[in-house]
Amino acid sequence: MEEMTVKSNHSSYPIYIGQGLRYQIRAYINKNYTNIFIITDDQVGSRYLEDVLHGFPTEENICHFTIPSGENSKSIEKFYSLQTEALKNGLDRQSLIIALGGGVVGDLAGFVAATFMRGIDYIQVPTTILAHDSSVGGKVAINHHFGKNLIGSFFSPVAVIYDVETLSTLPLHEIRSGYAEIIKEGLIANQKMFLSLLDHSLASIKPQQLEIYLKAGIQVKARIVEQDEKEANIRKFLNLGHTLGHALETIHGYGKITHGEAVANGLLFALHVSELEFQVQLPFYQLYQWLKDNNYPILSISKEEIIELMELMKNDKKSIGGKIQMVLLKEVENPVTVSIENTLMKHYIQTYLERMEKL
Ligand SMILES: NC(=O)c1ccc[n+]([C@@H]2O[C@H](COP(=O)([O-])OP(=O)(O)OC[C@H]3O[C@@H](n4cnc5c(N)ncnc54)[C@H](O)[C@@H]3O)[C@@H](O)[C@H]2O)c1
Ligand SMILES: O=C(O)C(=O)C[C@@H](O)[C@H](O)[C@H](O)COP(=O)(O)O
Ligand SMILES: [Zn+2]
Repeated sequence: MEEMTVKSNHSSYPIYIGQGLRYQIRAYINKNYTNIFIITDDQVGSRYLEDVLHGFPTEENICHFTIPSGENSKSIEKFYSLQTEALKNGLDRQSLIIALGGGVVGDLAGFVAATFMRGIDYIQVPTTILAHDSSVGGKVAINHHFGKNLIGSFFSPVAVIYDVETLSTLPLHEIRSGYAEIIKEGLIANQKMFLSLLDHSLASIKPQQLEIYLKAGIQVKARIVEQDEKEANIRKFLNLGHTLGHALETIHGYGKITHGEAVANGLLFALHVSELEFQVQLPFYQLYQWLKDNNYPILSISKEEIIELMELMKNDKKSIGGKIQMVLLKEVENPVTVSIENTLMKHYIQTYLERMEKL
C-alpha cells in the first residue's frame, strides 16, 4: 500500500493506493460516525459493494444506495433522491458518505456530502482509471443541460482509498477514457510521462504500468490543487482539453461519449489552437496518430454545430464576461490561459476541421 497526502490551505487528506483495499476500508477511517452511507452505481455495486460491506463490523450503522451507472446520474433528480435517502436513513452531521465508484458516483456523492446539512464528511473510493483525477482535489458537481458540472462546489474528501484491483474489471473504452486524463497531465506538467504514455497500446498495457501512470497522474494533480484548491490560477491548467471537451459531451448527450474521449478530442483542438496562437510546433500529429491507433472516436463537427459548441463553451466556468477562455500550451509543460474572441474562435474551429479532413 502506498500513501500520499494532499495538503492545501483549506484541507489535508490522505490518498491510499493498493491492492484489495476495498475489504478493509474501516481500517482507514480514523473516526467514529453515527451512520455510514455508501453510494455506488449498478455496475460497481454488483461487483464490489458486498466486499466493502464485509469489511465493516455488524454493529456499525451502515446503509447504501445504488444509482444507475452513467453520466445521466449526475442530475438534480438523482441529487435530490440521495438527499431523501440520507434523511430517511437518519444521517446527521456526524455521519459519513462513501462514494464507491468512478467519477460520476464521486462527483454526485461528493456534492451530496457538500450540501447535506451544509456539509458532512465523505470518502472517495475510486474504481476507474479516470477517477484518479476526479477523486482528488474536491471538485464535486452535477450537470445542467446548459453544460457540465455547472452546479457544484469545492469540497475535499477526508480520504481517498484507491483499490487498484477493481480496475481489472474495467472495459477497454473506460481505460481509454481515464488514460486521456493522464495524457492531459503529462502535457501540462510532465513531458517524459507524456511521451512514455504514447509508447503503449491500450489493448496490451500491463496493469502494473497503468498503476505507475496513475500514481504519476495523481502526483501532478495533487501538487496543483495543493497550491490552488479553488481554481484562482494554476488549477485552470487541469482544464486543458475541457473547453471543447465539455461542449462535445453536452452536444452529443451526456454519456454518449465518455468524458475522457471528449477530452482527448479537446486536447487535439487545444494543441491546434496553441500552434496557431503561439506559432510553435506541438505534438499534434503524434497525439492524433496515437488516438487513432487506440480507437478513440475522432469526432466530426458539422457547420451547424459550430455555433452551438461556441455557445456551450461560453457557459464554461472559465469564461469571463461571456468570453471563452482556453488553456493552451506554449510548449509541453508550459500551459497558459488565453481569452479568445468569438471570430477568432470560429476561425480556429474551421481551420481545425480543415486540418482534420486532410488526415
Ligand atoms: N471532480 C473532478 O475533478 C473530475 C475530474 C475528471 C472527471 N470528472 C467527472 O468524472 C466523470 C467520469 O468518470 P468515470 O470515467 O469514472 O465515469 P463513470 O463513473 O461513469 O464510470 C464509467 C463506467 O464504468 C463503470 N465502472 C466503474 N468502475 C468499474 C469497475 N471497476 N469495473 C467495471 N465497471 C466499472 C461505471 O459503472 C460506468 O458505467 C465525468 O462526469 C467527469 O465530468 C470529475
Ligand atoms: O480538477 C480540475 O480542476 C479539473 O479541471 C479536472 C478535470 O479533469 C475535470 O473534468 C473537472 O471536473 C473539470 O472541471 P470543471 O470546473 O471544468 O467542471
Ligand atoms: Zn476531466
